[in-house]
Amino acid sequence: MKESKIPVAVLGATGSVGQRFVELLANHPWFEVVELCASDRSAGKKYKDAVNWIMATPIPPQFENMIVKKCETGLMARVLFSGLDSSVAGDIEKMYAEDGCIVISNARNHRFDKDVPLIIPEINYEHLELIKSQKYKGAIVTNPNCSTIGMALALKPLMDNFGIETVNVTTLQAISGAGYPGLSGLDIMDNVVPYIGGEEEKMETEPLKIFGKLKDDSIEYADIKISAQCNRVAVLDGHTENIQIKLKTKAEPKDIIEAWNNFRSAPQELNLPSAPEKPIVYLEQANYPQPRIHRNLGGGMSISVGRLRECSLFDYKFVALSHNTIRGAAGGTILIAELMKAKGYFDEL
Ligand SMILES: NC(=O)C1=CN([C@@H]2O[C@H](COP(=O)(O)OP(=O)(O)OC[C@H]3O[C@@H](n4cnc5c(N)ncnc54)[C@H](OP(=O)(O)O)[C@@H]3O)[C@@H](O)[C@H]2O)C=CC1
Ligand SMILES: N[C@@H](CC(=O)OP(=O)(O)O)C(=O)O
Repeated sequence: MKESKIPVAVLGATGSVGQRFVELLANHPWFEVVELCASDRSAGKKYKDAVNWIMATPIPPQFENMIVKKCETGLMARVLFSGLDSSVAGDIEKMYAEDGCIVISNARNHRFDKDVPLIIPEINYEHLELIKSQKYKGAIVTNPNCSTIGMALALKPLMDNFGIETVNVTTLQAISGAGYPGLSGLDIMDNVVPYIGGEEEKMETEPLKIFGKLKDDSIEYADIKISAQCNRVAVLDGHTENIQIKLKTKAEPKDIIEAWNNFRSAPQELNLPSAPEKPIVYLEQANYPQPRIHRNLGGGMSISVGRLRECSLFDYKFVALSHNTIRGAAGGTILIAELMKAKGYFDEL
């Protein structure tokens, strides 16, 4: 008999990350969206009337007339994807976890709670065990910051093979990262804004938890020094990152490229529906990667890397690119849910 799909809900379904969830989950083989939730401004309306749809594909027909719900307890779904605004995500996600739901969130609010895992499925899936020490009836699991995800994926194979001492990164981040309506056209057209509130701090601290070791019921943070400078640029989707690294052991460029190209992890081994065949794609052409051309590699779930060269200050420098609302947000979060299902975390729902 065909196994039935797991009913799920999207919190913040009208936002830019929420819309990405709706788009990516529309034909998901394991999950079925049965509820769309947002603020009181949207609740009670048909989804098509509440949302200002900004995806490139039309609203999936099954959601057009679905009535948007308030973020209140009593949902049918027990697995919730959160794209809530961070001004409200903290309390709402906690309310649902206390009510017995498993909340997988894009918002920053709970990322540094001691018992909340901060997961990139290819890097630290074993941290999911932390949820067993949570006091909630359900659980909260978080997805890292979008810029952090691209950088951490690029660093992972280098960390495993050569060790990393220091990282210096300068980002060129897409406008979609600021949500909708986000920045005014007058601010971003013909311009670069050299400040994204809180972003540099997140890039400097989140990787320490992600690359940390699970010890008993907490994470022992990794010992890497990271310095970040973050800029908003006039690109729609796709965060570009210029990264410099100092390694712990010597490596030749070909060893580094081989480590990137050969990198595979649990999502690939488990053949999860959203897992890209290659999480990291190295591009040889000197003027690659570029957001408009490469952000959708692997359905937006692969990161692309290029321009590896020696650095006179560090050991090497290179460029990494990732889709900020797919791998960096909704897609990354869906991959966490797939991994949780495959590893049995949803068995008792
Ligand atoms: N954009 C990106 O690339 C990334 C974003 N994130 C995080 O994901 C989250 C969403 O970001 P984004 O989609 O860009 O933001 P948007 O501003 O586009 O969307 C916010 C969503 O939150 C809902 N909301 C706001 N206030 C309330 C409330 N009081 N009660 C219930 N729902 C509410 C909105 O509903 P309504 O329409 O009804 O107001 C909307 O659905 C944020 O926490 C952000 O930091 C994470 C990684 C990347
Ligand atoms: N700050 C990110 C998006 C974001 O909302 O990040 P976070 O989930 O860490 O708050 C960007 O501007 O591109």
